[in-house]
Amino acid sequence: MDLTTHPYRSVLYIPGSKERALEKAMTLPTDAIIFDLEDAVAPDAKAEARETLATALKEKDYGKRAKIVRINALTTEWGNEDVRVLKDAGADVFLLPKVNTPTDVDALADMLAPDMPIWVMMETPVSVFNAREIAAHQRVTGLVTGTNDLTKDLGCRTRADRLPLMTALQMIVMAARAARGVVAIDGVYNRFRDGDGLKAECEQGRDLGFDGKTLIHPAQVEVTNTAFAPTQSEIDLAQRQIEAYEDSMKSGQGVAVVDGQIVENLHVVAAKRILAKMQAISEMAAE
Ligand SMILES: CC(C)(COP(=O)(O)OP(=O)(O)OC[C@H]1O[C@@H](n2cnc3c(N)ncnc32)[C@H](O)[C@@H]1OP(=O)(O)O)[C@@H](O)C(=O)NCCC(=O)NCCSC(=O)C[C@H](O)C(=O)O
Ligand SMILES: [Mg+2]
Repeated sequence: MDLTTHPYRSVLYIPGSKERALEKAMTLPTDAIIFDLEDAVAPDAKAEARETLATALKEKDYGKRAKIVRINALTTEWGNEDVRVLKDAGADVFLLPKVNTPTDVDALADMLAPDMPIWVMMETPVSVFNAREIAAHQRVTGLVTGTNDLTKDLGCRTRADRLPLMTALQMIVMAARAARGVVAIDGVYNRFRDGDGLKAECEQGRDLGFDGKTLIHPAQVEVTNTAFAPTQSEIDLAQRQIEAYEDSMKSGQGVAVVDGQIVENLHVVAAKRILAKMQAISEMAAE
């Protein structure tokens, strides 16, 4: 699996302890799965969940869905054993929660195979201040926003417009983009039966620049996949911009005009990115 071109519109958490959900995930149109051993699993169930998950990863076929394992923090009594049991079970990525500094990432990197990508939960105020250094860590390929923990630590209110979280959300996207090639995933929407609220929050996250959103329930997948995919009119415009720019270059001009708007090389870069994303989504859908 080429994780660098993989789409990450929908990234569904599944508690590692829930056999039925581990089974159901094989049929859901989600781009990636986070198999969770951390907050979705009660302390008394952690040891069993670890074994259940290891067996599921070895025996079940999750197709093209990226398989991300969220372990417990290495500072907890469970983290080290999570890594020992899961590190060769077939995960594509390890996700480390409660990270504060790049040094926290070093500790996990030392325990994994050198080619195992690491994603990081951005969910403490300290992690947001250190976002740039964390995203620049050579083993980090993804940042996942933990809006629930951030809200708890900030002591802020939960608002539909997410104003209290806006600085953190933007710093996470900026850190991922500054590091180049690092995926940025938005936090979860807790009211999982509220489709309209989810749609609005997906569109906000997309407009901020996130690649996709973390989810907690299968009912959230389709809305999210739609919101984070390019629309047909964006695809059409991208194709026309590329063609117009190529024509203008042939006639010795550095710019073109499409739909009354200027098209320069940088717009062509953005247009090609839209087409590449659509291609990746089509390949994902072709099982
Ligand atoms: C939220 C839930 C507890 C709701 O569960 P339930 O009441 O069982 O839902 P349904 O009866 O509507 O389920 C319908 C079917 O869907 C399956 N299902 C449910 N959830 C999932 C799932 N996440 N993945 C796959 N399949 C799922 C059920 O098994 C039913 O199947 P079937 O029997 O065939 O009909 C529950 O959805 C849930 O536990 N969600 C995950 C919660 C979770 O992972 N939380 C931790 C991550 S959030 C977080 O920590 C973010 C971050 O760290 C932060 O700080 O913000
Ligand atoms: Mg959290």
